[in-house]
Amino acid sequence: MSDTQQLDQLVAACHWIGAKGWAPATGGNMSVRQDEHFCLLSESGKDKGGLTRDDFIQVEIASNLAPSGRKPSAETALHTLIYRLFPEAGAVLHTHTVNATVLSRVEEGAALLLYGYEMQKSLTGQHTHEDTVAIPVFDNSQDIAALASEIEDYAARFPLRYGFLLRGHGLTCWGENVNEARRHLEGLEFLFECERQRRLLESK
Ligand SMILES: CSC[C@@H](O)[C@@H](O)C(=O)COP(=O)(O)O
Ligand SMILES: [Zn+2]
Repeated sequence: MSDTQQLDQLVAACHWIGAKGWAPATGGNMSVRQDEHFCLLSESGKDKGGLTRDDFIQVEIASNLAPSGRKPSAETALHTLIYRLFPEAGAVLHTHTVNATVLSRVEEGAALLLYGYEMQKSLTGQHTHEDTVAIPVFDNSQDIAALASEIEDYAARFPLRYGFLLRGHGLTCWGENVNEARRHLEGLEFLFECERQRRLLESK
């Protein structure tokens, strides 16, 4: 698929995310890989539900630098980390949903454990509700370089698949292309909603 087609799919995904209310008030950021060395990342501070092709900025994956001099997302280093860690990753979506924000605060452990849900199979490679999907939760930080380094250390020691949560902040997830990243986002968000409801009901 050409760069333009991938970017058009990403723009459509951004509009879908916006319509779902998953990137309120300029929250969230999105990117697609161009090749081994470069990705296209959303410009910082924009309403992500209304992005057009021109709102994506080329960024060098190794350096986080934008040759154009324009300002990509404040969370650029988290996108480029995923592209460096996973050569097969082709798109990264970061959203600020209520479920991800609340659950990541309520969860006191280092990971949100999802099990017992048929919808786990929306995640590539998951074949049964009887397995456990672990989505790590990292404490939020405004020091994105430090956060990226913490996540890189984690990935060197533990499996990291589908996405991670930042506590009180949101979800970053990925896939081999925009469609897969979108499916992972929708699947995880559904699972987060179920988990939030389950915990609420079981606490009564
Ligand atoms: C509404 S402020 C949210 C930002 O601090 C950040 O978390 C975010 O997701 C968007 O930052 P951006 O620089 O526009 O990509
Ligand atoms: Zn964010």
